[in-house]
Amino acid sequence: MSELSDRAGLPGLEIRQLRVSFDGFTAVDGVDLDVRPGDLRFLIGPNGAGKTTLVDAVTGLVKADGSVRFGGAELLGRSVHRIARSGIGRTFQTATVFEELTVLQNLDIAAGAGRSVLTMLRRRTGVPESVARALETVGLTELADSPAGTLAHGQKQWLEIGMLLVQDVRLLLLDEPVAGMSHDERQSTGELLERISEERTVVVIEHDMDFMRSFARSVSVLHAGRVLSEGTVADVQADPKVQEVYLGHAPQESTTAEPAAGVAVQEA
Ligand SMILES: Nc1ncnc2c1ncn2[C@@H]1O[C@H](COP(=O)(O)OP(=O)(O)OP(=O)(O)O)[C@@H](O)[C@H]1O
Repeated sequence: MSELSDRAGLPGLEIRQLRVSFDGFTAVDGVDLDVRPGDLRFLIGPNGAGKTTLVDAVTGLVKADGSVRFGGAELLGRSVHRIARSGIGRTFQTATVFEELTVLQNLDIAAGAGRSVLTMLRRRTGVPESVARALETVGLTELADSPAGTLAHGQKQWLEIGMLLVQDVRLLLLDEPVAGMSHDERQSTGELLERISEERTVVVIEHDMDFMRSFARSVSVLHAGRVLSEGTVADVQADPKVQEVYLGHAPQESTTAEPAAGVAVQEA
């Protein structure tokens, strides 16, 4: 089977008229978003644009109106657990691993999340194949027996991504995965996301514009709860609306297709 037809068989994310309000304040204001299977989509936008709230709505953490479909199935109205069982997983800005357990134990617990207690008790000795594969993918095989608490910051994020992989998550929603990482860790994380997105759909919330430029296959820019711009990195960088939001004013004599200086700014 070709790579393309493989991808065609993967479920995509379809968001329609998504709206989230908190006590009368509309944080997500009628968002339409399509993330095709196998995409590596970056969600960018100034602080308070609604990026995290959008992901909270997709994962069932906040109540929302509209429609969120993944692989054709409607997610809105489902519980957090049912949504997770639909193959959707997320990471948060701070890694949530069990620090006192080893890397392997963390992955094994995550792999067992969908198993019954009896199956867990009957578990064979040795490392399950899905866990071995995840260790390999996230580059932690050598550290399998190290306590997660001893890992470097970047490695904890990779472990967390590995925990989603062993659950066979089909849509990964990652909240600022490279925040606080070194240059080398960012590079490794970008390459990891490229590999993962060959078989899964990946959405990354990010403020790091260099990272976005290096690894995004597509970008959506959110502003004040709405999609301001969408397309390739070059498309959104050349969009005067995006430059205005990041710079606070419209670009002067903006006839160039050069990357917008404003999008090089880390934060609005
Ligand atoms: N539980 C809540 N109650 C009230 N307001 C909220 C709540 N969660 C988020 N908001 C507000 O909704 C808006 C969008 O917040 P959100 O965290 O989604 O933005 P963001 O784009 O992820 O920002 P950042 O890049 O700073 O993380 C903000 O104005 C925020 O204050």
